[in-house]
Amino acid sequence: MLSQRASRLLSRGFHRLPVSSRYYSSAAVGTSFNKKTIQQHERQLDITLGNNATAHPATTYTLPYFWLRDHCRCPSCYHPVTRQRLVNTFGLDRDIQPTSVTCETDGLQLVWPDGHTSHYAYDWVTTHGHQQKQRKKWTDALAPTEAIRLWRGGQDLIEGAERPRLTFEEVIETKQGLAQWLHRLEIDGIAFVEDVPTTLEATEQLARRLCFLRETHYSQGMWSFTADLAHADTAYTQLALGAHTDNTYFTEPSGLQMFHKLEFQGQGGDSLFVDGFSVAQQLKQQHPEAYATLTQTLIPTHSAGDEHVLIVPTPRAYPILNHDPLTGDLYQIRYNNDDRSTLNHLSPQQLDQFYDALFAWQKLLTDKSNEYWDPLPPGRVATFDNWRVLHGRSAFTGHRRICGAYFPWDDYRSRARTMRLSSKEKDRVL
Ligand SMILES: C[N+](C)(C)CCCC[C@H](N)C(=O)O
Ligand SMILES: O=C(O)CCC(=O)C(=O)O
Ligand SMILES: [Fe+2]
Repeated sequence: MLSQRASRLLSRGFHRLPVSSRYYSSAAVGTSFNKKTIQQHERQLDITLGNNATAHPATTYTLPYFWLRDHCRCPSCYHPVTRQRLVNTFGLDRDIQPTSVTCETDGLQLVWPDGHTSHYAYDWVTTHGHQQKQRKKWTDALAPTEAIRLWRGGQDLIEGAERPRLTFEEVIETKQGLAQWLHRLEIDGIAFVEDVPTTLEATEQLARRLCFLRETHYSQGMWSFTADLAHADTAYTQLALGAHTDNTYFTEPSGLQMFHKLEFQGQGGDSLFVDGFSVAQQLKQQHPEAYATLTQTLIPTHSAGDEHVLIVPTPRAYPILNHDPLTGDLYQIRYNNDDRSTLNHLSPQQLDQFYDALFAWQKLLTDKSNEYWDPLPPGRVATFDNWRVLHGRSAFTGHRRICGAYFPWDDYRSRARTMRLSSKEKDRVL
């Protein structure tokens, strides 16, 4: 039996697909509406906006007066440079009503009892106004211009017309190169940069072009590792590592991870990548109960190999599949079976349910059709979304050195957004 919450999650959209058109695109800057009607009520007004010429269907937005006053965008209520609220919300009358409401050409104008005048551009109204049928305002407006592309195996990732080769020089020297790289990370969750000089310094230069780095107990900034147990973690051995995400033991796992193989004399040691969102989608379709279980079961994790390290997240445990409570979208996978702590909080029956779900997940995760193996020759740098794409490696012999870095999630996303949103567009999502 599925719990109510689980069935609700299942009946919702799988994640942020599709986002091919931003929901506000129908009301591009300066759109004029030839149909504009207003109905005033006690605590709110209804405004209907439509334009048959541009095929914008007449839509009614409900705008509560207090909310409108609280969201006044004039420079004394909202700092135009810092984009922060200046109006004192708590000094406003909770029962405030406008003394006049007028439809101007470019927006709605309200005059308040104290004479204060507020102007709300129609773009803003259509973007933020309450509709009977609510859209996913927060995430969709911020989403990349193109829907994310789920992939299965390497075939989908091979360079071609859709994914032209990205080089070190292009990414370092040009803004388009950098934008393309960030775009690919947002859309595919993984991107390769070629012709990178095989030094830690050049790799760091490349890394810092993307975003500042995340420090961890492994290093300040860049790390570089071989199979010498310099840190007490299986990454520092020659063992094979199954598909996993890193930092499952952090309250906030790193958003991105970068790998560059600098040295290798030996056999094996290829890199494995799997699109976790694609595998999650397959699991949801094939085993909805398992999907629900992995969404609900809290998994405690730790990093504790090094003498002076005992890291566990706050809260203590998270599900493997994490959904945005506002939208129901899957936004993060936290999965490293090696770093799972003792399961001591589940009843025998819950354990059975969890292990069954885990087996279904692992079966899909290790399905050949979902795996992308890359020898990652020196010069080719892989960067990937550690909240979406799982990585691993085959066992190896000989000497192998990989350098790379972790990056913070919010800051990398911020960088990607500012590369694609103009200042005007930025205002619309706030
Ligand atoms: C990348 N670097 C070699 C520095 C550390 C690897 C850590 C792998 C660890 N078990 C985890 O999931 O985080
Ligand atoms: O050695 C590798 O290729 C990857 C090891 C690993 O999973 C990591 O460093 O996070
Ligand atoms: Fe790892």
